[in-house]
Amino acid sequence: MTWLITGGAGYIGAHVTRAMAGAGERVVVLDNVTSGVPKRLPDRIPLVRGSALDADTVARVCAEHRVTGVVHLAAHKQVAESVEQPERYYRDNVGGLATLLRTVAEAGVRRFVFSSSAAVYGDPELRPGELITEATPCAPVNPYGETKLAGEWLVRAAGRAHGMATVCLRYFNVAGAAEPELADIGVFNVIPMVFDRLARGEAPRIFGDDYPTPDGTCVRDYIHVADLAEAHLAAARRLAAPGAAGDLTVNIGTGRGVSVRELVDLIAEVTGDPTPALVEPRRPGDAPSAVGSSALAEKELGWTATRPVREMVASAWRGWCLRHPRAAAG
Ligand SMILES: O=c1ccn([C@@H]2O[C@H](COP(=O)(O)OP(=O)(O)O[C@H]3O[C@H](CO)[C@@H](O)[C@H](O)[C@H]3O)[C@@H](O)[C@H]2O)c(=O)[nH]1
Repeated sequence: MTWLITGGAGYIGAHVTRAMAGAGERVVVLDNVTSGVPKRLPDRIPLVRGSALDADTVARVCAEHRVTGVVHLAAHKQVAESVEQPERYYRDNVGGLATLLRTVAEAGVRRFVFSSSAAVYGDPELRPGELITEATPCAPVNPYGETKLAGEWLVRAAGRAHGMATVCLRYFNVAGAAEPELADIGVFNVIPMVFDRLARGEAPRIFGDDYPTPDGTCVRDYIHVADLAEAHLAAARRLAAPGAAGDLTVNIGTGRGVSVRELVDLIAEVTGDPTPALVEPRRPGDAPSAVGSSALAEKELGWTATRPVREMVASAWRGWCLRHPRAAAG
């Protein structure tokens, strides 16, 4: 197999690319390098600079590299931005995906891994402590989540139409870094947001402590990006197995809930900065709790997350310090 990895120079994409290449898979990366960073990838990995949404580019890469499988990560992924620019999210995350699927099917690709999100579930009604499973109804609460759900439908339908075996991976909250230079450079999620506040000498913020959770703060399922990368490798290997057929949609999480308060305390320990957090009002749109069961991924892919949350925070901090040497010194 040769795997085309779209968005393979991005934060998650570079982890996936390195994990797959490191395990001996043949890969080629297609990335428009707007948020992707080429130097995240070793020189020996072919990187084509271009859009995964452009049919001519995709057809050319598939022919030149004899691509037989696709791991599609290139997408817009910011919830707030999706609320402001829904047309762009639908155009690229759904319309672009349709073009990509048709183009790669015409090129003979019969294996497809799609990067989906726990955002497809929205704010599900769960009993206390109940985990989100793939049987939990999908009801996204923002355009980003909608495009991921529509994307899954499209991937499964295209799979049926073209005899393409597919896997959709629903990521929970991704963080950490396998190497400091691979860390997320965006400040869009809670861990980098807390680092950023501390770096400015400001108190970390906790958005709401009156949720119906054990300590009143929101609970999430934080998954180390290196574990997530291994889930892609497991999905690719399942698809590469002889006779692979049909579609599979699985949660990729840890089954372990961590509250914002616990996370902020852990960050204080890891960074050595004990600045107490400020409790602010709830952030609109936040679900009280989102923790995923990955029992199906374990059963179907033989994959399970292994890295502890402390290692995830510590690795994110090492990446932050690499880019902010004053934080390391402090
Ligand atoms: O300074 C901060 C930043 C965040 N939070 C809270 O931390 C939790 C996690 O927030 P964040 O890191 O922004 O992630 P989510 O809102 O849970 O969404 C992430 O996880 C989803 C999957 O679970 C993905 O779909 C989204 O793209 C991704 O941003 C939430 O309860 C926030 O209210 C704070 O209390 N203080």
